[in-house]
Amino acid sequence: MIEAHGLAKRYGSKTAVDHVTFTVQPGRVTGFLGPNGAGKSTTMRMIMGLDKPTAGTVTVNGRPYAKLARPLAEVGALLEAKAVHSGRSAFNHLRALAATHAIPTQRVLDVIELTGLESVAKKRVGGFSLGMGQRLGIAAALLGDPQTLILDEPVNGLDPEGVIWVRNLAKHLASEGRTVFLSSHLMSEVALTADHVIVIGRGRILADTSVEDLIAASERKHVRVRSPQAGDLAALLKEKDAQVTAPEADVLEVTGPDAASVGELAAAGRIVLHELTPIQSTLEEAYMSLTADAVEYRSENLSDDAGAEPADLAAAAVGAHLTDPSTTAPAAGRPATGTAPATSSQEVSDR
Ligand SMILES: Nc1ncnc2c1ncn2[C@@H]1O[C@H](COP(=O)(O)OP(=O)(O)OP(=O)(O)O)[C@@H](O)[C@H]1O
Repeated sequence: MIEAHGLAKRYGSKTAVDHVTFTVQPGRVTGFLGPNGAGKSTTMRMIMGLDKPTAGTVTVNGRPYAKLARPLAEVGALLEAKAVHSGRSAFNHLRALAATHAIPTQRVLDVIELTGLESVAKKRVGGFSLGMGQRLGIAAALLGDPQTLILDEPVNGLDPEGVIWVRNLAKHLASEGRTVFLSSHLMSEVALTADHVIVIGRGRILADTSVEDLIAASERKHVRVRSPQAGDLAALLKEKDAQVTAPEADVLEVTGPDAASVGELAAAGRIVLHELTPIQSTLEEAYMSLTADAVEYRSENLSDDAGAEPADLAAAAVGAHLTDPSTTAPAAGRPATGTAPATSSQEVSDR
């Protein structure tokens, strides 16, 4: 178990992590989600004793990292791929690490096999691709057979097969009762891998919830109606206890009844409709709306004309509010029809 209490880190005037409190439980995969610069890596480095907190505490199995008797056997981390001696072979790198903890060579061979590195184990690490470097980093994290795994952006640079492999490995390790804490900036990836998610933005926790609850909350949807008699329709709907807002003079957003019921009510009241659209936002949209104010580096929006729909926006056909409305802007909506299927792992790995 990982426990952080009031954990904070400042670099000069920059607050990277702002007094966060959370628990990462064993037996499940916890996703640590946030945009670039949100504070994920800094938090993970503090867990691993690589950065000193400005305030607060963080423990692994009840102790600060520095107090762990056999750290490699208690917590394994992939923090920065390629943070290895580039002249060494993968095998020698792992064997050197193992020697510091009296881990037998057989375990080195086991993790090489587990991470699919057999064919390149004798090659210099300096020539490794990003994906091979990620696999080597995961092999090193697994070396001590630790109860707790911390993986910073583990699917970065992996090909589709590698992405699925990491996903299954994380789930498998959690099913063995281990604590698995895995960061990503992609909601679609976390939704597929994690049971629980902690969302961070500008160093603060924005949500700490199960993926199941997140998806259930996301399934709330509404109906968009355009009518020259919007006022009359709104009155009829309110009589039926529907929640109605009017974002434009002739447009209503209706929560409660489905599109068919709204249409039938309008017909019964002889009300003309110009549009009747069921709206369901995606999980990714809900996440983007949640972190909208917390994005440090923002790129220009591409216009719809360019046909450029971010792949991860189309990932899960669910979405809505995630947490405390005071910290959350309303989730952007989109028509439920024509929602694209789940993001392919190639798209995930390319991002
Ligand atoms: N050593 C450092 N010195 C100064 N600022 C730093 C340092 N490390 C991180 N930061 C800043 O702290 C903030 C949090 O960075 P961090 O790397 O933890 O974010 P992140 O969520 O891991 O982002 P990414 O997904 O881009 O890796 C950023 O604004 C970053 O620029």
